[in-house]
Amino acid sequence: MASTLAAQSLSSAPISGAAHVLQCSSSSQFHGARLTIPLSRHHQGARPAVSMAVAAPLAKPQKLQLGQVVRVGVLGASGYTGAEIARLLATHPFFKVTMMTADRKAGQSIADVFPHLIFKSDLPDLVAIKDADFNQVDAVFCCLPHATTQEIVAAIPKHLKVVDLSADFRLRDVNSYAEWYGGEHRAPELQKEAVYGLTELHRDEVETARLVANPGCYPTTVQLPLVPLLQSGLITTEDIIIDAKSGVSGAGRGAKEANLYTEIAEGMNSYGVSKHRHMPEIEQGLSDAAGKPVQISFTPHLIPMSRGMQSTIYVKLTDGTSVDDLRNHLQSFYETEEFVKVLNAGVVPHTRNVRGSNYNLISVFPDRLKGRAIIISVIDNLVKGASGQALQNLNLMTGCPEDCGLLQQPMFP
Ligand SMILES: NC(=O)C1=CN([C@@H]2O[C@H](COP(=O)(O)OP(=O)(O)OC[C@H]3O[C@@H](n4cnc5c(N)ncnc54)[C@H](OP(=O)(O)O)[C@@H]3O)[C@@H](O)[C@H]2O)C=CC1
Ligand SMILES: CC(=O)N[C@@H](CCC(=O)OP(=O)(O)O)C(=O)O
Repeated sequence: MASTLAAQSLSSAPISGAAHVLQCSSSSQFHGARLTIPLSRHHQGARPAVSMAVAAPLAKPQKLQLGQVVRVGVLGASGYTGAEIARLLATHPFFKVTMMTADRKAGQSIADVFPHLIFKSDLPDLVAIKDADFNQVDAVFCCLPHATTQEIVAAIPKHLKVVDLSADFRLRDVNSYAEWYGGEHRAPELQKEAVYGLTELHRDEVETARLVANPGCYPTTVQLPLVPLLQSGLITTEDIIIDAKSGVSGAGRGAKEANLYTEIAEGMNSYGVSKHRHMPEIEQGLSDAAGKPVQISFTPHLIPMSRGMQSTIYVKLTDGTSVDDLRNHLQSFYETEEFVKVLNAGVVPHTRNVRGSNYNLISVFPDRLKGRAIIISVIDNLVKGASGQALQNLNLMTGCPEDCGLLQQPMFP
C-alpha cells in the first residue's frame, strides 16, 4: 500500500501552466507513454528542432516518509554510468529501479550484461528504448550518449523528473553547444529549462527542478574548488591552468580502438589538447562565479586505470592573498558538506582515496613561483563525476535525504 504513495505524489506534482505542452516533430510524437523515436545508434541525420515553452521551477518536494517508493527508470543501463546507478541504488531506502533500457543489449538481463549486479535480483530486464513504458516510473536517469539524448529527453512525459548525465543540457548558449558538439541543438527550450546540477553549488535550484543537467566529470573536479575562490576574489581570473587525468571508464563501455588494453596499459596520453568539449562548460561556471568572462587552459589525459580522476589546477593569487587563505576559505565553505572535503596543509589526495565513493577531496599547495598556488582535486569519475552526483540530485528533487545511497566509503587501497 505504502509503495504507491510516492508514485502518486510524484506523478501529480504540479508542473505549472501551459509551459509543458510538447510540440514534437512527427517522428518523436508520443503514443501513450512509450517513446516512438526511431533510435538507431547509426542515425546521425539532421532533424527539426523540438519546440516547447520553458517550464517554471516546481515547488520544493515534500520529504519522503519511510515506506514510500519512487519508481526509477534508467535509460542506458547497459553502459557504465547506468550500471553504476543500479549499484548505488541497491541499498537506497526509497528508490526502486522499475525500468532499464539498452540498445545493442536490449532483451538481455542486467546480470547477463553486468554479472556484478546479479545480487540485486529484483532489477528488471533491459528493454529497447522504443519499448520503454514511462507509466512504470516516477523519475528517470538518462545515461545515453550526448546528441542521442536531447530528443529522447524531449519526448519523456513532462510529469517525470529527469536527471540527464550527458552533456546535452549543460551549456546555456545554443551557439556554444553547436560549436563544441558539432551540431545544432534539437531541443533548445529544454536546454533553457535545465538546471545545472553541480549539487553543492546549485542545491536550491536542483531541489525545484524537473530536468537537471548533470555536470561532466572534469568540470566537477575543477568547479568545486575554483567557484568559491573566484566568488570571493581570492584568485585571479587569468592564468588558470588545468592539467587533468581520467581513468578509461570515462570514455564509456563502447569499443574504441584508442581504449584497447594495448593502447592504454603501461603508458598515458593527452587528448583533446586545447579543444576538449568540457572547456566551455568549465568556463561557463567559472565566468558565473567571477562575474566576468573567464578563459582557461585545459589538457585532459587518459591514464591506465579503470576509474578515478584528478585535476591539478595552477592559479594566481590576488594581491594580499596567501595560500592559507585559499585553503581556509575552501575549508569553511565546505565545512558542512558531506561529499566535499578540503585536506589539511601538505596532504596529497590519491584517486584511490575516493574510489567507488561520491567524495571529492581537495588539497591546496603553495607553488614554488611566488603568488601562485596548486590545487589538487580528485573524484571517482563514475560516482561524483557522474552517477553519484546524479543520485544526489534526484534525492533532492524528490524530497529524499541528499546522501541516500551515497554513503559507501572509498575502497582503499
Ligand atoms: N563514463 C563517465 O565517466 C561519464 C559519462 N558521462 C556521460 O554519461 C552518458 C553515459 O555514459 P556511459 O555510461 O559512460 O556510456 P556507455 O557507452 O558506457 O553507455 C551508453 C548507453 O547508452 C546506450 N545507447 C547507446 N546508443 C544508444 C541509442 N542510439 N539509443 C538508445 N540507447 C543507446 C547503450 O546501450 P548498449 O550498450 O546496449 O548499446 C548504453 O546503455 C554519456 O553521455 C557520457 O558522456 C558523464 C560523466 C562521466
Ligand atoms: C576518458 C574520457 O574519454 N572522458 C570523457 C569525459 C567523460 C565525461 O564526463 O563526460 P561527458 O561530458 O561526456 O558527460 C571525454 O573526455 O570525453
